[in-house]
Amino acid sequence: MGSVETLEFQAETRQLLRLVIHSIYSNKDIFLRELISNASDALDKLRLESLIDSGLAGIDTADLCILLEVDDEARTLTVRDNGIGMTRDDLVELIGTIAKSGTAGLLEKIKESKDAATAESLIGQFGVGFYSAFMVADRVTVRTRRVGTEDGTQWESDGEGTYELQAVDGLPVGTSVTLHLKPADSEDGLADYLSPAKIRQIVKQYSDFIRWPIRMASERTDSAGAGSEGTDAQSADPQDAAAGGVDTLNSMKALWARPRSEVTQEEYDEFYQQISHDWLAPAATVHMRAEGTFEYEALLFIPSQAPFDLFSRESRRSGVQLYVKRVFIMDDCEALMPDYLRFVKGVVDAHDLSLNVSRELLQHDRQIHGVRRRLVKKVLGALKDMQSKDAERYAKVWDQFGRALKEGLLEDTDNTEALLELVSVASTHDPEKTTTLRQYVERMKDGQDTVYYLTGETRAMVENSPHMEAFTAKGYEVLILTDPVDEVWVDRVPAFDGRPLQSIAKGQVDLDGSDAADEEADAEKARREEEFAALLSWLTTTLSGQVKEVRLSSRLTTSAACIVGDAHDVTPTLEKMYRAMGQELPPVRRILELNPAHPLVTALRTAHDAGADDPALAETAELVYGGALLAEGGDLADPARFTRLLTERLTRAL
Ligand SMILES: Nc1ncnc2c1ncn2[C@@H]1O[C@H](COP(=O)(O)OP(=O)(O)OP(=O)(O)O)[C@@H](O)[C@H]1O
Repeated sequence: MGSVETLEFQAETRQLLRLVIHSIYSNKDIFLRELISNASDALDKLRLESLIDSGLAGIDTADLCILLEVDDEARTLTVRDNGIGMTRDDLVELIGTIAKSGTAGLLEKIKESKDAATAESLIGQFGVGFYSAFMVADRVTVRTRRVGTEDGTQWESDGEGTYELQAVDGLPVGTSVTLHLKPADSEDGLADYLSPAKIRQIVKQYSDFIRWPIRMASERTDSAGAGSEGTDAQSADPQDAAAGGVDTLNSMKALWARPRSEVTQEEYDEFYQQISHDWLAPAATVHMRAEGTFEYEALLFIPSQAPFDLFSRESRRSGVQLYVKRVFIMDDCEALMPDYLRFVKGVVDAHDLSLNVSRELLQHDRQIHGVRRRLVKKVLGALKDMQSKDAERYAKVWDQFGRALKEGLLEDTDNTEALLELVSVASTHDPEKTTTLRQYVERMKDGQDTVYYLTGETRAMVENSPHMEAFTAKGYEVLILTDPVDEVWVDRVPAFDGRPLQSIAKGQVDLDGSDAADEEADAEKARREEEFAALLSWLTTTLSGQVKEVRLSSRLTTSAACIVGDAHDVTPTLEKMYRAMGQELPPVRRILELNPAHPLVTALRTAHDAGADDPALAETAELVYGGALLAEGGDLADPARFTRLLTERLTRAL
């Protein structure tokens, strides 16, 4: 053995370890699932290397397996694999540090969480992986040798601040993780992890579908003695009988390859939990088999809860694994799922691909494009299905993944219609419940052919916006869009089911229609236009620095004025977003609309008729414009000046 080197855990790792050791996590059993899953990944990697890398072609992969060893006297449980192994540097990099982005923020949230359940669900999202060993062990020893190297390394730690590294000779290729178990403590959820019965139960529950045999020395002492659960009928390893008392604990069935009718929902859920490390059941399952020229099976899941880093730029990863004829090829296969569906987890097993296939090749493969198109349709179909059959569940899923799906409206024009059917938004129809566009259309008034919406920062701001007045007065429903991404997709999507989408803060609105019965109204309108023409043209000139036009409004009932955009103008929220992102935009000059029935507006006209050169009149114009800007949540260019003008007016009026 070489000399001992002591290293410190990275600060974030230390924090995570402290949380894992000293808190809360009630389901301690999952440590074994995590270690077995790491071992299984290591076996996958070795097999793949042996198949594609001639340098390792001689490696014997005939008996890749995971071995669980119990030592009652030493009170240790060891998870051993003969997989790819790690070098010393791998150990430092992979076990000593956490590379996930957003870790610091999440740790902060966990620390601040008020109750154990919240903290637990946050940790659950995080996936504690290897560190979960410290939930059940007060010391962990890893011994490992990377395939193709001669040097073995031992890593040891009590999970506190540091770990020790030491070179070790004569290790076999692969990794063993030895847990020096804490005493069993049922109050703390610590079972007796030396008990073969307990180990079998955990493996069956969490790791049954692992594709490699998970073996344990049989505890059969005589033909019918204690531990006869060792005769588990599920045992699938033919070597069992001959191996002199070694049992295979898992069934190793590739779930996706079995016919749907033979798989229970429970099996699907467990499989999902294994591949995702989630502890909740998935919200939906898609299992399909494609036959014909390009055969594949796919088993996909829509989770119930979004991962904490769903919107983190750095950790955008697809959740789909690619297999070729049962051989694991890669995680995060982005060629199989578009970015906006990155939350979908699962497995695609393609029969006719080369094991050597690279990400590059996949990105350009025509057949893979076809698979992806089909999978997207299936996933969107599953969501639609959930929406119609289980609205409550769908609402939760939309709450978690709606924002990601809305990204699809920008990225995936092939599926615009399907995505629009899924959109759920707030509306003036119901203060609590959201609506779909389909439901909106079904409620549209006779003669209404447009879907009206208004974007803004909050529901209250949108509801109280002056633009809403005529719509409220006339009983038209308006969609309330407050998610920043809404600003973007509504611009890209011209219509839903043939009905144009229109912002009530843009362009002209004509809620009165133009039927013959309204001829009178039209005449009235023309008369007003005439009456106000001089005022409007004077205002347009006076406010030309701020607006491009001043006109009469048909959308106001109680406010004096509001600001609207032209049909293709950038909205103020979007303008703010662009500027916040550092993008230069030419100043957007919008349109000031006046309510001709409002006393302020009529008084303004009278004053203007009496003499347009009174400087006080220009100040009034400025105040009217500023007030309209504030009402829609906009920012004044010169708030101090606005306040001064207003104060002067108030003082004079008192
Ligand atoms: N038995 C093992 N053999 C080889 N490498 C391993 C083994 N266990 C862990 N590793 C390496 O250490 C890394 C970190 O493991 P850890 O369990 O903390 O996270 P993970 O498996 O990457 O993530 P997660 O558990 O969330 O899926 C692994 O990605 C792997 O590269």
